[in-house]
Amino acid sequence: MLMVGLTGGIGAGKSTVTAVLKEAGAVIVDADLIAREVVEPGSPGLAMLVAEFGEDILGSDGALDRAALAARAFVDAKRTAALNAITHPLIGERTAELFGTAPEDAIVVHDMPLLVEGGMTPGYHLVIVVDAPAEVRLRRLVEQRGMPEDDARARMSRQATDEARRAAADILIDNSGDRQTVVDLTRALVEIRLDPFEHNLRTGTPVVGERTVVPFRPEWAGEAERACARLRHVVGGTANRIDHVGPTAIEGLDAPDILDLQVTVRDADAVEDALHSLTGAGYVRDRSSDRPLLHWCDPARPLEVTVVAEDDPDHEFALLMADVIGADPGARAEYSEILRRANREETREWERTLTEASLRHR
Ligand SMILES: CC(C)(COP(=O)(O)OP(=O)(O)OC[C@H]1O[C@@H](n2cnc3c(N)ncnc32)[C@H](O)[C@@H]1O)[C@@H](O)C(=O)NCCC(=O)NCCS
Ligand SMILES: Nc1ncnc2c1ncn2[C@@H]1O[C@H](COP(=O)(O)OP(=O)(O)OP(=O)(O)O)[C@@H](O)[C@H]1O
Repeated sequence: MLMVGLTGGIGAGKSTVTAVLKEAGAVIVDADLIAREVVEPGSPGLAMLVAEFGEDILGSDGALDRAALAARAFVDAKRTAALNAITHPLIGERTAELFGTAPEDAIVVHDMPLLVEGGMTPGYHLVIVVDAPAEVRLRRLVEQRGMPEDDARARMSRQATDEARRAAADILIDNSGDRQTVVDLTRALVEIRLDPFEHNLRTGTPVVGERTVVPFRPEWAGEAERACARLRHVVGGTANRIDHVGPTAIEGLDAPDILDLQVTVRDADAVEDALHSLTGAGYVRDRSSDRPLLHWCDPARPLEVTVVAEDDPDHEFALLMADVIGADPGARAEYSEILRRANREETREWERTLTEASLRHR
């Protein structure tokens, strides 16, 4: 099952994107819908809300008056936190139930406004953020959805910043243009990334990146950060540290578009534990390598993950390499050259020799 988290600020266009994903066959888990379900008349959720916010949040029919609750809950951060403390655990339980019923070959899209706020992003194989400038969102909410402007602004101020959401995005869908553009973008996304990713994950097919050198990409750091957070989610406390290492970790260096990540664990037993967790989560072991190396299945993001014990010298070399080469212009140029022409084993040998020599000079 491919688990996709879909988020965006209020009014960004999540429902618009979700509708296209649903049409393409994805299973949608809609957080706003679940939020309604858990406070239906007669539910414990509704009783807790009344105890916290008063009888005035009920309509004459005994159901939740949503506008009345919104007017009380979004006035300040403390009131919003009280609303979240009641609703979010109930929403979480129901969400887990729904994920549990999805078929193994499904692409499950969790449409969730507060994904970044809740620190949940590493739990998904991919995070899609639908993005549009705050003023555009505000205009759409007021003009097309008839939402009072004050209410829309109050909710925005209770949500993550645009920068925080963008930093969490593996895929950023720009919805500042017309509707057709976002529909086309979403359809293309299913075809080129979601469908093949789901297939690879289900069939254990690794994505092995091209070793051709490409110009340095500033996005590598953020992509590696998200990949490390995902690995951490899988291996938990088994890892002492997880680092972005290798050529793409060197600022400004042209390199093959493959992120090297190193999971450092205590000892040989922990290496086995980590490998077990990683393969269970869909990382694919590369048996052609002499060390514990795994590949990921995202067609658009080749990763090479090594698992090392902290007393293994390779662990320290990998950590030092970026500093040693990054600080020495001669070594950088030589490294670029090596990456362009040498095979992987030769490159590793060169990295090791250089790092060892630098260590001796300290
Ligand atoms: C306060 C309520 C009753 C207002 O209902 P209303 O029908 O006006 O809005 P609806 O639920 O459709 O939400 C619309 C949008 O408001 C924003 N929003 C809703 N709740 C929150 C919140 N707690 N914090 C920040 N933004 C929120 C989201 O962008 C959401 O997509 C309702 O939003 C609610 O119960 N919120 C608490 C549950 C929650 O956090 N839901 C959001 C995702 S889990
Ligand atoms: N590209 C677009 N051009 C014009 N209007 C749009 C576009 N995308 C979405 N809208 C409209 O803007 C409003 C907000 O979009 P939508 O409901 O998809 O956002 P959302 O992120 O799901 O909102 P919420 O945070 O409330 O769940 C809707 O009325 C929708 O029809």
